[in-house]
Amino acid sequence: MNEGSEAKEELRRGLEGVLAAETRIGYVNGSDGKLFYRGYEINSLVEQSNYEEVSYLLLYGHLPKRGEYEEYVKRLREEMPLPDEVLSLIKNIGGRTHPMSALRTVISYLSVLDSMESDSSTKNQERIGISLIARMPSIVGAIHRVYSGKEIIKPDPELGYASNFFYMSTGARPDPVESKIMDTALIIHADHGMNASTFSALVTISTMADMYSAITSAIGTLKGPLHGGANERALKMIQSVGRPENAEKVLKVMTDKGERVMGFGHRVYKVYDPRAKILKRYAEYFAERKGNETFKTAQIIEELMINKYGERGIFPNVDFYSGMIYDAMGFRTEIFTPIFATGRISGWVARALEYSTENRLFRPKALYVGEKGPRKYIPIQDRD
Ligand SMILES: CC(=O)SCCNC(=O)CCNC(=O)[C@H](O)C(C)(C)COP(=O)(O)OP(=O)(O)OC[C@H]1O[C@@H](n2cnc3c(N)ncnc32)[C@H](O)[C@@H]1OP(=O)(O)O
Ligand SMILES: O=C([O-])CC(=O)C(=O)O
Repeated sequence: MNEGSEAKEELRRGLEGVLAAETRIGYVNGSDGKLFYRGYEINSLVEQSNYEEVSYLLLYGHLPKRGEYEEYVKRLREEMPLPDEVLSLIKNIGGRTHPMSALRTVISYLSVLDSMESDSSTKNQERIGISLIARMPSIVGAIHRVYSGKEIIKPDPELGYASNFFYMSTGARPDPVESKIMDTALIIHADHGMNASTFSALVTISTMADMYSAITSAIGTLKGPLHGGANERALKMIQSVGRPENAEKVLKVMTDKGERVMGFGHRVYKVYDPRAKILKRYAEYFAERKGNETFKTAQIIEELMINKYGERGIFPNVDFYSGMIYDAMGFRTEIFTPIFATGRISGWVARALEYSTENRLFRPKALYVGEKGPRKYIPIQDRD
């Protein structure tokens, strides 16, 4: 039985394969393992662009001309510093909760400081969206510092978006390679079709709620281990395997128990995730430089998983190698998913704005499989 209708309709668990909106922002080709933003393939953006430009591209549909670029970067730079109330909130939260919960709380709190919060005009939603894009690195950086028992660092106006994020998080200015890797990580996380957190943002914006609420919903959704939360768990899993020669035995125990191996599998990609390919190269770079065994262990896990599940379309996803890179650059494990959110903020905002211009309330139906009724109401004193 369906809500509102008895008609036989197909139930699509997890909305798998359901087309829920039109978009011009990005395209995931799951069978060939390719990802495009506004028609540009991700590899070409990683090689030639930077996060600020990609953010503009996602929002406005074209690569910015010099003047547009400079204006956008100036706006981000001006909005990057955090109000004192926000810094106090981050300090008050301290290390008491997971950084993703802290991030969700801080984004929600920003609305308290904005008297225009509830104006749902496109212009105002865009204003809020850009201010959130600008502030994300400062917020996540500050959360990382406080969570690690360190002083918060203010943004350096001389640094670009990714380098500033690295600096505010780790306390060190990145070398050119670290800066490139940070920028790449943010670019490849910036957008990804109708993923769960983006969908969550769209559901919220479709009610004509404000951009703060949409991004708060998205962050709450990204946190889960089946989505962005897998990056933290993937590295923990690799570390718990330890030496490469342990991998086979540990994986067998996990898969025999039916446990999911974090960082593998994807609803859309049935081949190697193109983002994981890019990240794997950087993980290897750090492994060669720092000489640790984690990368070797990860490679063995990848090999074993592909041998076992490759035919079923299960390959490493973006969350498998990212943690290793963040770890090598000095980020704590608990901040890996907030780093994902720092990249994804541009995609969330762009897609929420796009959806709201041709808005239709999201409201699917559930197939009712409960008691048919009508049941007779029994007063509490007569129930046994
Ligand atoms: C940024 C991102 O969000 S990328 C995804 C990050 N998440 C993870 O890495 C968590 C681990 N991966 C998974 O749980 C899944 O692959 C998902 C949820 C990401 C996508 O999977 P879905 O398309 O929904 O497939 P579903 O969950 O139905 O799994 C299909 C089958 O593959 C198996 N499978 C899928 N992923 C894995 C995995 N990582 N390890 C072991 N088995 C897996 C399932 O057990 C299931 O097997 P069954 O048919 O025998 O029951
Ligand atoms: O597309 C998805 O379902 C998950 C994903 O890879 C992402 O959000 O980056």
